[in-house]
Amino acid sequence: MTSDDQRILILDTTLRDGEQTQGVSFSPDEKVNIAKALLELLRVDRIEVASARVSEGELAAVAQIIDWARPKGLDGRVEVLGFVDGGRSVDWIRRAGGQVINLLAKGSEKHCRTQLGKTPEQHAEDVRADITIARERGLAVNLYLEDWSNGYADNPAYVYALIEALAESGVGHFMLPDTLGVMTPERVFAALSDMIRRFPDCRFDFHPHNDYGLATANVFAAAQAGAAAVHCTVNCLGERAGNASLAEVVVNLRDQLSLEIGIDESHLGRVSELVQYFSGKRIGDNAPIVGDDVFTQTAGIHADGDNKGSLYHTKLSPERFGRRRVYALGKLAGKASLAKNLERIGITLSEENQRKVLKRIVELGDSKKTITAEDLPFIIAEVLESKDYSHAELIACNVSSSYGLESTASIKLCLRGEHLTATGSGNGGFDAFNKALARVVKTQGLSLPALVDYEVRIPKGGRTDALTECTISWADDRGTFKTRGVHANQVFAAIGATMRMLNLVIHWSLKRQRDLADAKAAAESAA
Ligand SMILES: CC(C)C(=O)C(=O)O
Repeated sequence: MTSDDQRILILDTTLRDGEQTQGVSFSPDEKVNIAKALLELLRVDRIEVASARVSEGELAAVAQIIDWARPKGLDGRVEVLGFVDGGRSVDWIRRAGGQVINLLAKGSEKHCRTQLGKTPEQHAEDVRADITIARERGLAVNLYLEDWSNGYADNPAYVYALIEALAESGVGHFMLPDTLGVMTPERVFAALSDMIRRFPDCRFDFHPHNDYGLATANVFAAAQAGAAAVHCTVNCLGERAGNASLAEVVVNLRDQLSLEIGIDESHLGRVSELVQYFSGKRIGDNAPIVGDDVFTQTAGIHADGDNKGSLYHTKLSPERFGRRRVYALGKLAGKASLAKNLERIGITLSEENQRKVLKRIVELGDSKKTITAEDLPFIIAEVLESKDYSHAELIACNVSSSYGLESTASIKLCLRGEHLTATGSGNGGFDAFNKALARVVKTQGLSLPALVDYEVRIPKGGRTDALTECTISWADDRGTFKTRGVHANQVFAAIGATMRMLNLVIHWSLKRQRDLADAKAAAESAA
């Protein structure tokens, strides 16, 4: 027995069911990149990558995935949904080099009679014929029983008879979809336990849908009942309300059921981002595990409890997923939230000054301002009137954005007392500004962090004369951090965020120099 026979497997169907999300269509290259991330980074056991006979582009995508997977011995993990169509799906999958067909049979008598217009016996015969063709052409066959949840509820005898008829053809792997997402965990557990008891030689997968928001809970119940594999998608993509979220499934199987699964959870966030990017579907900030805010404690009382004994920590530590815990700054922040943020950016303040800064944070929060941890030094500087964070000031700039021509920028900066000018050209006004800025800072021996994300928001209501808020994420050897800028003009909002970044970078570099000098002096006096 291999370890894959003993442990529950995960089938990710982002590239098949996920592509049935309204408005989502992956290009062949995007599919290949997602397939690589799923199999290599996350180490998902099986992936379903397409529906057969969809298009030539889809054929090319499957072929490219298989070409990449074969030398690595991963091609047996790449599966394709096929139809009962007299072998045409089988041919299509063989042309792409695929090895596994997930053949779509009808799991409810209603679908069989109403959609196909066949008797159960005729349908079983047709499926058997396609199984034979697939086998002759060297494909491994798994069988989906579409609409199984309703079929089992309405007439379980139909389901049993179909499985018996198909098992006679030597198929032992059935995939049971809750096609319309109507099941509850109790019903999944009871139905799947019954199927497993009745057909002890068969393996059963459970395929959920999230119409009632129960997809993850249903997967949980399927795992408890002894499913051989459970299906899910990255970011809960899928037909209608989607499938079960891969990230949620992983943590529940691992933490709540103590099941052994092979997924490398440290990459869940990265792969979620990749899929957001390629699908164009952003996830909510509060999506469990992968949402932006899910490791952020907002209430001051939570920060206080964590300070006194990690009272608000659970097994879901952000570090498991390559993230870190954040304490939000806003009108609900308390002394402990401020202390946690000060500790993170390495600033010490007297009690009195902490009180003043907190008062200002609450005022800003009250006026609906978003405050990031990286805004904190500027708030401190403003409240305490310190010059600690004003190393660089933009004196003047002229930015031109052009269509069909390169955009240009001329800038004049005061950098630690020195007036400097530079010009730059680039792909858009902000890019041109950055090129000019990079030139100036280079003359001062500084380098700028990489820009990794850029978000622009206007207040709801769609006014074109409204202020724009630009939040930029940067990355350097300290990790990632965000800065914000606000201006009526989007480019100047971005420039505002960039100037904040520059001031922080200079501050950190000066602090590093001071720390090194102090350490050297301490070492010399000890010697
Ligand atoms: C196409 C089938 C397998 C499906 O996704 C479902 O029934 O939910």
